[in-house]
Amino acid sequence: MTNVDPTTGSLACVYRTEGLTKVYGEGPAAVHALRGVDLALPGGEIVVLLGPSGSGKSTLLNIIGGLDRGTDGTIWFRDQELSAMSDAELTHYRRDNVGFVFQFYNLMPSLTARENVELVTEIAKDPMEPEEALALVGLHARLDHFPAQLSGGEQQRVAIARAVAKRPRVLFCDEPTGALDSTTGRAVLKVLKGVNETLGTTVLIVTHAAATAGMAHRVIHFADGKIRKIRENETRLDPDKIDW
Ligand SMILES: Nc1ncnc2c1ncn2[C@@H]1O[C@H](COP(=O)(O)OP(=O)(O)OP(=O)(O)O)[C@@H](O)[C@H]1O
Repeated sequence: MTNVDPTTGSLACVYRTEGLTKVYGEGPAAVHALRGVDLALPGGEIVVLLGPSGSGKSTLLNIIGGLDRGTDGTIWFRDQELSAMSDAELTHYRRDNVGFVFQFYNLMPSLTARENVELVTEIAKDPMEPEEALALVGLHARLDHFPAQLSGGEQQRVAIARAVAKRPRVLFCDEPTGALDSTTGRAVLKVLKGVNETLGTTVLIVTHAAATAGMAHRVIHFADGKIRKIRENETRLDPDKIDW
């Protein structure tokens, strides 16, 4: 298998997986988290991944994000086969191409917003200035605030600025609004939409907030370690209109 569109011969997908499986543990204690996932994701989209707790969403995100490895199957990122990479190659792939946003912002409490972003820009190849990244998420007036001086939504926006400052091709968001009330959550979703539109970043969101699917280009329904359904939205909702 290669990551080439069979009809056009072009590199159509940002990710392509075939028969991706993940088994945690062994013998009677084995947990089959992914049971053969075949996926082809075009780049530049907002993709929302929905499914019951324990269905394998985070496992899939962690594997295509290069944080973990599958047990079997192949994964392509553009023209690179992730599933064939050494640990060092996988680290480079993560550093150069991927940003992560988690439910609990994981900011350094003793550093300001600007310094939290600098942690990443100091080691990236072609980063934005921290000020530019924080302006992109609407926090140009909070550069020198510490996390404890920011609201939950603002802290999450710092985390997004930190993740996008290295200009990743893909932004992975695992429950990005899980700790936020709906008004604050909508503001964070608006920022993710802005990142997608301004930078062309592919944004993959795993969430229990099913209404988030309204803002996606593509919605993947996951159940029991498998893709059950993929839907493309003909019209997309503005995050302001999303209710949960
Ligand atoms: N490190 C691990 N070791 C053993 N089992 C694991 C591990 N991580 C996840 N699992 C199991 O794999 C299955 C899939 O978990 P995963 O976290 O991917 O699901 P999820 O759909 O993201 O769930 P949630 O919505 O609750 O976050 C679950 O049964 C889980 O208990």
